Amino acid sequence: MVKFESVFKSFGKKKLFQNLHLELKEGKTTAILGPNGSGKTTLMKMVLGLVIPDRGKVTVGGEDVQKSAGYRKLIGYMPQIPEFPENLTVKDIISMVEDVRKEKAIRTDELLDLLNLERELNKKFSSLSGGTKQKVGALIALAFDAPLLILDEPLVGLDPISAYRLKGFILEEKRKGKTVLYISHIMGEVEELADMVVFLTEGQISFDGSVEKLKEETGKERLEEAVFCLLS
Ligand SMILES: Nc1ncnc2c1ncn2[C@@H]1O[C@H](COP(=O)(O)OP(=O)(O)OP(=O)(O)O)[C@@H](O)[C@H]1O
Repeated sequence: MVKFESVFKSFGKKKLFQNLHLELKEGKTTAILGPNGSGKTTLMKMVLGLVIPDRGKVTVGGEDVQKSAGYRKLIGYMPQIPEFPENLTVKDIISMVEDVRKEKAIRTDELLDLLNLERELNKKFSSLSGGTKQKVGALIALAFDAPLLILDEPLVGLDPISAYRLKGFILEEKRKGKTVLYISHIMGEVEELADMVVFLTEGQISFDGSVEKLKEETGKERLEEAVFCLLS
């Protein structure tokens, strides 16, 4: 579904990715793990076409992300910190994204209910709390029923009930066969959600495989301990 072929990316003198090869399997949930600054968000942004590789190719569903924008309709993206025009209401934001995507946000009602957002619909984005802004980010990412979900730390900052409900929603999407790519630093959550793990260390892949394989290779039963082994 998503493929990185011989990807190089530097920021100034910092050579982050050098000859990165990675394939994310369709219908699987892949967690991108790694220390702060290891390149997780940059990896996601390259799939979204928000960061352009210096060399190499990124494809989504076989389409080169640099050659067309059509593939973006396949993606629902939840950033770490959602940014929308501050003076728009939540309702306006949904309409604005519908206009940009040229499609209806068909799961809006379900998500408004799930995330307890109905009362915020007519409030300006600027007036919302940090957690509520994040819920709006989740709604926008999920309401279009896209087959590929890209989620950057989706549960961080949400109250426990909302986090539990959103996690349940993501699990259901996974059961339905969606491809999910997400970043997390919470190992318990990764154990619940992920089939596959990609572990990055300064732009290098130090592990790419199933959660079971990682535990087997490190001889650890808990993912937290297995990841600690990779780091030490
Ligand atoms: N636009 C940019 N300009 C310069 N350097 C950048 C830019 N974006 C990322 N970097 C650098 O690339 C490296 C990887 O950053 P990235 O945000 O991808 O890491 P991350 O693994 O997502 O980190 P975190 O866990 O802290 O969110 C860091 O050293 C960062 O400073």
